[in-house]
Amino acid sequence: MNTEPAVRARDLHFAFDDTPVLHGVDIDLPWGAVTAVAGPNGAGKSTLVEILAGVRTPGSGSVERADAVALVVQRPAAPDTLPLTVRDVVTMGTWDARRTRSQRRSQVEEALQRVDLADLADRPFPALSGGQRQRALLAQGIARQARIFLLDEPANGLDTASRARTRAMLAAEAARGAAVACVTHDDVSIQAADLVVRLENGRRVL
Ligand SMILES: Nc1ncnc2c1ncn2[C@@H]1O[C@H](COP(=O)(O)OP(=O)(O)OP(=O)(O)O)[C@@H](O)[C@H]1O
Repeated sequence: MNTEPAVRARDLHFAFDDTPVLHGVDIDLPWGAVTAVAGPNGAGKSTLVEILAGVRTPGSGSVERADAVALVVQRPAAPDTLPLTVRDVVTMGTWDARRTRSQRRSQVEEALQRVDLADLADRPFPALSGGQRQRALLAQGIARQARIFLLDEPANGLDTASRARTRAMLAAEAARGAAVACVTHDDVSIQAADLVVRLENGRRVL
């Protein structure tokens, strides 16, 4: 087992204009574990995860990532007219030069099965529920062979069953050795996580 963390962030500071949001946050995400990122609204959880994913640059501090990151955002925007199927969205994860067409195809089908969306593969992506979209993006990351999964779960809008499914899938990816972090407001998800990080007012309190 690799004892170096998948993601190591130190002394992260971030502000939106003049509003400070993170004040010196340290975090390690280990391989093979689900880390829940908890805390009240506005604590800075989404901002932290975006910085860990590399889609936001911290004002100061460092982030080291040992592998490719799949970021599953709160509400993937998808115009109703977007002519993309679920399979297309997952296939985008394979758009690098290193794979043959048949490798691509089998990786996409495997990823769809791992998130339990094989039956919906030909549906238009915008027709999916929030939880299904989340799983489609997770499958895109699986197809991309990302080993680090960062999820920003919405505070509301996902039902209990949908949360439970996502939770089971994240646990399965962690059991395969991936590093997983999930922003969550859900007590069941927090209790089910291997590790819990808690932010309050931009500082780690746990
Ligand atoms: N684009 C933005 N411009 C200005 N301020 C922002 C922006 N996005 C977030 N903020 C502010 O930064 C702070 C942290 O926001 P963030 O979304 O990281 O918190 P959070 O813990 O994820 O909250 P929630 O649980 O409600 O999703 C909040 O005070 C928020 O209002």
